[in-house]
Amino acid sequence: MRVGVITFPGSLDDRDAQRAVEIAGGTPIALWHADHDLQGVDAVVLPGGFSYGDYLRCGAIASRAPIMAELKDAANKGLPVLGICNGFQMLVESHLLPGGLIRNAGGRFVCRDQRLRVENIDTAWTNAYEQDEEITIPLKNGEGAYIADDETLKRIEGEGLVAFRYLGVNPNGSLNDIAGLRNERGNVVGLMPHPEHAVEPGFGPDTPERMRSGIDGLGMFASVLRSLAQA
Ligand SMILES: NC(=O)CC[C@H](N)C(=O)O
Repeated sequence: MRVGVITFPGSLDDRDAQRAVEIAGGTPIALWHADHDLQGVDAVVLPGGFSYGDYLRCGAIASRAPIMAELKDAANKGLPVLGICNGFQMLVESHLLPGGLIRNAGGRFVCRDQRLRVENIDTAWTNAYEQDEEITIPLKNGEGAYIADDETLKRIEGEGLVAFRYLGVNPNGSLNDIAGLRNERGNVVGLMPHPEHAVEPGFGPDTPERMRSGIDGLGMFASVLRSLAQA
């Protein structure tokens, strides 16, 4: 399966996302923001980083990059898309996911190992997890506070669109401890923490109680390969 990873000026985690795809058993394809070509990939990852220097709002300019026109079209037709951190910011700025992301409540960049609960496994990117599974993966961002108006928040909760929720600590003041969302169809998922940094034993955060030290993020990349194989 060919999984595209789009690089923007200022992307940081595109190489790690490609590596995560490879470790999960997929073929990573490097895509470029200024192209109008998704090269026929089976899925796309929007990686973390500081696209366009985080000017205006994180992800705001990237959401208007040339390749995003094709990506929005393809996502609306069912292409699996995962947005990680800056990629999640691009997804909300593109209106592929509802709500918005603003400065962390404390006003500071936060970097920590973060516990999460997988709230919805009915998506292309979470089906390899157990329902309500607890995972620990790195978090590192400055604009991670999830916001939405009351009506949108009610709809998100009512329709089960929360994919991940913060456990233990809410690191940024996100409403309802929301760490990540899915769209109605389940092909588009975005989250602030970074699964691509927790795919190799010994490198991700330690979770010795479950004997899976450091690879809690791998399930997202395994999920998309599994759902593509079943499609
Ligand atoms: N790790 C990231 O992708 C960071 C995203 C964005 N630049 C922020 O600080 O919020």
